Amino acid sequence: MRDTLLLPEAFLAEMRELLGAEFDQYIKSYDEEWKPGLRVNTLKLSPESFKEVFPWKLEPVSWTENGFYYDAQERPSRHPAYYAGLYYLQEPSAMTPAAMLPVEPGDKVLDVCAAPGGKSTELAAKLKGRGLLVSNDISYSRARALLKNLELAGAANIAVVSEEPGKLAAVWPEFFDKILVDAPCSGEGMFRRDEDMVKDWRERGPEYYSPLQKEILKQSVAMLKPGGMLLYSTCTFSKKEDEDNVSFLLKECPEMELVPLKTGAVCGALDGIGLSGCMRLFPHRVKGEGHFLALLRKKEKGMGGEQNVQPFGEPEMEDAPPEQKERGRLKDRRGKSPKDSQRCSARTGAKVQDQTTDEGKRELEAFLKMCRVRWETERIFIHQENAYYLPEGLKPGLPLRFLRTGLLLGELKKGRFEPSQALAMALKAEEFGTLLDLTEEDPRVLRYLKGETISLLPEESPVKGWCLVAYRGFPLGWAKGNGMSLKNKYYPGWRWQ
Ligand SMILES: C[S@@+](CC[C@H](N)C(=O)[O-])C[C@H]1O[C@@H](n2cnc3c(N)ncnc32)[C@H](O)[C@@H]1O
Repeated sequence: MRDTLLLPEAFLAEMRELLGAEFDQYIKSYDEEWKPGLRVNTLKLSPESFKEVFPWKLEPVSWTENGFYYDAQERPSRHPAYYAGLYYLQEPSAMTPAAMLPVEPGDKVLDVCAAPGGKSTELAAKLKGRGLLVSNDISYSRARALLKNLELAGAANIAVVSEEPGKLAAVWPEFFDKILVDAPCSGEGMFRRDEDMVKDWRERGPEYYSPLQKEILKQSVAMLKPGGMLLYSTCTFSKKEDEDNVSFLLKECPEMELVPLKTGAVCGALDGIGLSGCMRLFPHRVKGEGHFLALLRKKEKGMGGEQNVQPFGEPEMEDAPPEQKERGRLKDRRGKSPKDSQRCSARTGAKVQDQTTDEGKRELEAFLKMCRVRWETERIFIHQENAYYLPEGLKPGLPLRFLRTGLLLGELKKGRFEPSQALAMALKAEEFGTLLDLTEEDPRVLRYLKGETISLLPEESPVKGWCLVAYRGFPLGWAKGNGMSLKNKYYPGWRWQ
């Protein structure tokens, strides 16, 4: 009971009112141990293959197919598999929002409050490399962490932005098929795990967050296509931040309707309090922390009246939206047309189209030819010294603070092309001709991750040029061979410490 003594009286009074007879059970949950979770990155491998390769003591999180509780002594963050982007460490209840938003490959998806990327990495996995994921966070420093996590996960069809949602809405009106608003909140659902959240609550509680959340929600609705879906989530219990905001939105935006979430989809979940169809997770009822979720749909234009709103939460309810075909004409940041822009192609067989003789671009073209990937010429975009592979449907030159537009292929520097860390992570081992595949028994795997030069063994073939270094068949990064020695090209900012 030690921790509960720290809880603010106003919070306890509100919880007593919300929970009634269950209040004492909720308080008892503070004495119970919580288990950390990891979510397998299905962009890289299936949960079944993961369990085969890693015989760790894992227990499934019942509400996701790829979430597991693990024993803290396994230390999954200190394992080469983590550096290969095979999983994301995530609190189990926090796995629900991305699981409940019915994203389909090809969708245009926006994660409005995305850093550090717990939900965005799963949304990217659900897109399976198709369509577009725009991940935004108003905090630039947090957006940098978000970018790292998306790149580590091998997500290529992304844009990472740091903007206030109103600015996004001005650029992308009614553009997205699916939107996640995992809003900044007073964090009451995390009190059990993180005492600092209690301190923050005393400074900024539900009264502070509720108007901010309303504003983010309104701007997000403006970016949703008719027929599109928006999932609102918080990790707090306050009705002001949860059901009251959903009710506000339904009133303020009559084009929105609630799609009831099936509480049965999460064992122990409760219905919304005073607004049926939402979902609440409490730590005394589920094996995870506190969370709130509500799924909404924007009615199709001309459908002002009642629609048959089917509950969501069972697989057969997920109806796939039509695939997105739109592809913006390629422009560079100065607004030039594709003809003037610097494009090149690899597998498609075409030549660099802007007649440039620049050596770096020729190297880029040659490098891309070495990748067993069907690159689409019109999606390759060069800005200053960087080459990018743009996601479907993303126009360059938009007036937003981007941290990344698509997959960074690499840098064109002093007439040379250097492939990026992100490209290594986005490739599959079999997509690059020269591979050094290591296992945990090989001391070179840690030496590589620490940035050291790698020597090849006598039984290994010498390497000339670029080589993909992998752990158990999953890329870790690049090295450059000069015979039996490999110069380490692992991104210094990601090194094993
Ligand atoms: C609950 S956290 C998001 C966690 C994230 N979805 C994840 O799963 O890793 C809320 C985030 O909202 C961001 N934020 C706060 N105000 C915002 C605003 N007005 N627009 C966009 N993001 C905002 C914060 O910087 C914070 O990173």
